[in-house]
Amino acid sequence: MKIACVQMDVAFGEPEQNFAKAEEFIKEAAKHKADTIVLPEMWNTGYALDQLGRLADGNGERTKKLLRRLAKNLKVNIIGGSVSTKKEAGFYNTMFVADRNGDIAAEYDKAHLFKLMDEHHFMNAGSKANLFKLDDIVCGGLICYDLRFPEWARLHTLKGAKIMFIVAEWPEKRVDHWQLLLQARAIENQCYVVAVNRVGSDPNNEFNGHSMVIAPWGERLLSGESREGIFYAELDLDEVDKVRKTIPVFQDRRTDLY
Ligand SMILES: O=C(O)CCC(=O)C(=O)O
Repeated sequence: MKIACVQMDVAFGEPEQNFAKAEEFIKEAAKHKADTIVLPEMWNTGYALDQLGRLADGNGERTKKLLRRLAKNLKVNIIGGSVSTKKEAGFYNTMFVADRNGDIAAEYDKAHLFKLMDEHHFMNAGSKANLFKLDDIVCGGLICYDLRFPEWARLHTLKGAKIMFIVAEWPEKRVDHWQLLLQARAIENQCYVVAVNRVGSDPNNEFNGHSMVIAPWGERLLSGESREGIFYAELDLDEVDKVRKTIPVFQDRRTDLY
């Protein structure tokens, strides 16, 4: 599976600009024959939390329409990063996934809200896991701060996920945590980790990308750059089974102890 990580800058509180840019990036990645294209967190509005009443996508309709159209026309899978949505109970940080048929394969509301960025004052937390299939491969999807909760990733790999997609607006000042935690999640879960972070800045933070793709044995297949652009990596899904056979962590878990 060829992955395209769309490491985009997000215009703060400017959904029109961001929708147009995301569409261009998706089209460009499709031209490069990507199978699965991944956007960052909250790419429609950024963390313009006090403007969500005006800016958040009503039930995600605009986002779903865009992702479905592009996925179907270009025959690609799209992990739609996440967008701010307005649903009946309030605002959410929501990931939509569209598959090559143009169907919505997943809708996930971020489960762990990030207090350091006041997210909990404005958003509601989701309470469902995020498992979906792309090209017959079981995948999981997490959003930013979710990465700090190993049990949450583990729950997804215990249910069969071989690729964990993690989308973020992870600030530059903690990018060392980002890199280490991503590598740990890949090694401990013996799965691919595909992680996309934004670049640029908002009124409170600088973001320097460092999107990463990590193999189940822990090798960094993609790492590092801090410029805006699309970065590609190839996944060989047989690697997941090979690594899980070599060190059978999933069989050796002491479920009688924990
Ligand atoms: O955990 C972190 O350091 C960053 C989390 C974050 O920025 C977010 O969840 O939006």
